[in-house]
Amino acid sequence: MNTTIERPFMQLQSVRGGLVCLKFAVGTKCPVTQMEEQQVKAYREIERENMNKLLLEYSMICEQAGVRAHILHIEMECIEEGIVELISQHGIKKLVMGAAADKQYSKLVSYYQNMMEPKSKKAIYVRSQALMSCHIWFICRGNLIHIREGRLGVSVEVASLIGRASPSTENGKSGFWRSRSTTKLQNDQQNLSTSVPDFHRVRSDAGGMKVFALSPNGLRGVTPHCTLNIERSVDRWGGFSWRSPSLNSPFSSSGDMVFSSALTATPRKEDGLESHAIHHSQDDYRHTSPSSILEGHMKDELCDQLEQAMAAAENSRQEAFDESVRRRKAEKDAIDAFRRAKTSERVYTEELRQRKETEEALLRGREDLEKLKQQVDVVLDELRISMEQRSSLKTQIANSEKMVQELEHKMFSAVELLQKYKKQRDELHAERDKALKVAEELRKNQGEAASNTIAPQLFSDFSLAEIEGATRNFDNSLKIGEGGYGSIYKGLLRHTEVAIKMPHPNSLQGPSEFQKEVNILSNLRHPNLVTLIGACPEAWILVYEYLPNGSLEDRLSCRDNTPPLSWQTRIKMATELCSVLLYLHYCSPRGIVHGNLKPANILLDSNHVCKLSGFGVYCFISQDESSSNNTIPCCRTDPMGASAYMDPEFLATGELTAKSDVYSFGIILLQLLTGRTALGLLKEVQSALDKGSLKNLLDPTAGDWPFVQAQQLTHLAMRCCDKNCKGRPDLASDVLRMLERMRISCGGSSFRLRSEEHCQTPPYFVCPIFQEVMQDPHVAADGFTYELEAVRGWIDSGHDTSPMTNLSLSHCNLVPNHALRSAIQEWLQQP
Ligand SMILES: Nc1ncnc2c1ncn2[C@@H]1O[C@H](COP(=O)(O)OP(=O)(O)OP(=O)(O)O)[C@@H](O)[C@H]1O
Repeated sequence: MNTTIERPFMQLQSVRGGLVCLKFAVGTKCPVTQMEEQQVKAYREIERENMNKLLLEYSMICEQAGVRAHILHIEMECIEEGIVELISQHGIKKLVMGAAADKQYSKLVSYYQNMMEPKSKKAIYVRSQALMSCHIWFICRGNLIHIREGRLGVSVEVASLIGRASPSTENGKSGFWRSRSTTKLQNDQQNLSTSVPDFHRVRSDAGGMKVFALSPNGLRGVTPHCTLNIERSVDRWGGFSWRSPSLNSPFSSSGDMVFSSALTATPRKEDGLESHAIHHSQDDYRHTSPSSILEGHMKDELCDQLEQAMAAAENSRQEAFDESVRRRKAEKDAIDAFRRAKTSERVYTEELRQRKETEEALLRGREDLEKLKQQVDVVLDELRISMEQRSSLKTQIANSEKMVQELEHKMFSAVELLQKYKKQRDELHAERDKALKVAEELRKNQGEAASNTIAPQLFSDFSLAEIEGATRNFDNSLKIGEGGYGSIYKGLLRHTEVAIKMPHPNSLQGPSEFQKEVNILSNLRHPNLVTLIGACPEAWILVYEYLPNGSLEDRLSCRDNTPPLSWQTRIKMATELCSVLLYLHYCSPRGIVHGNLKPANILLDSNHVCKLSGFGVYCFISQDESSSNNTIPCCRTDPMGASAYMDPEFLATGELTAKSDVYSFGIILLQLLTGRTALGLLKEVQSALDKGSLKNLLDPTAGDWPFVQAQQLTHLAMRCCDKNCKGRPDLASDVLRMLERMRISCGGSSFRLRSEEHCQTPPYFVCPIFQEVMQDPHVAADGFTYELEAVRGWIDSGHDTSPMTNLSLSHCNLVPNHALRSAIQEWLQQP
């Protein structure tokens, strides 16, 4: 079964003694591997159906012939084994089967006219293997050629009973074989009819098997010629070739089956079929007895009836066959339709898939197109913007070209003007040179005149005798101070109180310091600069104006039990000191760095106006330096010993700058605020600021410091003491401005008078707050007249009391004192 499709075979079997066995093998073998499983199944189903139909037809034939038949079927690999198995299983006692293929028999019929032995291998096999209880008749083309006796013990030599069938009819039907009993056979009929009933021949083209079905009841008396023809048409289906059964006519040339009475066949011609064997039999009948003839006639009648019944059955079968053919055709059409449907379904599925792919591709294409559209829109926008920019640029270019032309025109005009100006400049240069020459001559003349007239007025040379006389020969009781340069004596020189500075006897610096002091102080005049009245060159003695309040150092330490300086006076002193430093730094033609700023060199007049002295180590600032914020060192000099007032950068580099004075000024400010010595003061203040204990550090002897101002002043001082000179504030823009504001707020004035002027001023011209001549006098609620700026600052700083009476002011209105103002103006205009 693995390699071939087994052809079905059929059996008609009667039970209980007599047996009719019809075996049928169909078709050719075909490898299963060449067929699909579905095809195999379909083939089998169709084959089984056909087999059942055929068996049913046989059964009907048997039925009509009065033979009771039962259908059994078996499927096995080998036909002959199947037959033997059936014989064994069902105890078949009688069997008719083919002995050789029709083809073989046809070819050898001339030689085997009297063939007595089975030629078919299946027949031989069955003969040898079947149970011996089974009696077997072997036939070939309607001829009984051999009998294997069973237990019946009947062995009949059967001659060829019938002759040749007629040739094929025009509708393809083959001739049929009609069995006839020979005379001998006739003689043996009685014996045979009891043991071997009528037989039918069944033939298969492909299988070459012929099996005679034997009626268990015998068919004696039954008209022979009951034929059944099954034609198999070969059709190709699914690579397998087979022939479907057909029931066209009782006889066919191939695959036909003849069901006839074996021993009682009558010599008649039916359906165009004839056989010489029949005539031969008729001849034989002539030699029979009358009773036999009568019996034969009865049988013929029965046969006719049987034939009629068979014809009716044949028609039914024909109709069934036609129906089967139509059904087959319909099935085939259905299968074809199914295949076409399958094919169409596959094509449809494929087309669906392709359509889906196409739609997806189309969708992607649309998306790409959409993106492209967006990109195109973006590009178009950019292009539009670019076009607009291009247009704008074109306009700008046009305007620029126009401007260029105008500028070129202007440039040409300017060039012409420049040439004109150059010419004028050259002319002016020439005139300037002439003027300079004249000025030089005039200067020379003026210098000579000045040396003869002005110098004695500003700077006096004193003889040593005069100096000794003024100091009573340097009387120690007149000595008022001691410095690095020498001793300072108070003296009366030419009816004027003076301070005489006598250098140390062995001082090496004496001559140079003497010359420096003379050079500076003889050419400078400032209210806060000590006045050098004269000098005694022969003894390097310097004569200064006498300042009765000594130095700031003495006053801060309250030397000789002098009263402490008030915080207002200290702010005023800081302002004055800042002012004179600025004066020095911005001196023309070259600025001056004091270089030795300390409280000992700050002298105080009778009104505690600061007078800066001690110019022994000053130096000049170069012009470049003065114009670049005084940060470039003006000179290099060796520091003469470390001092708390000295700029650490100067100590490190030896470069003295204006910022060095700012550092020293910062230390002095801290001393004014705290009243403490300079050494370590910077750290102390910084620590107090960090701790927030500045208040405790302020000098309490100065009075009640306005803490906000004191704090501001402290921070200002700390900035002045920055280690990095670039971090120190500018005196003009930062320090002096703040100090001036503080001075005003605490009752000072920026309008300063020299002390001598102050002394000669009518007291009612002097502002009680500023202690200076008023410029814009105003009357306050207490009835006193003040400088407007001073009293406004007083009130704005939160005071609501009179600066003079300390009583409360009824109001803050200020009334201009026009009469006093006019008087002051008149007084000031006096020569
Ligand atoms: N014109 C003056 N009027 C009153 N006292 C003065 C005068 N000049 C100096 N003195 C007193 O003399 C002291 C020493 O003066 P000064 O510091 O100028 O001397 P010095 O020798 O120049 O010192 P140094 O060179 O260290 O500055 C001063 O502290 C001051 O008390």
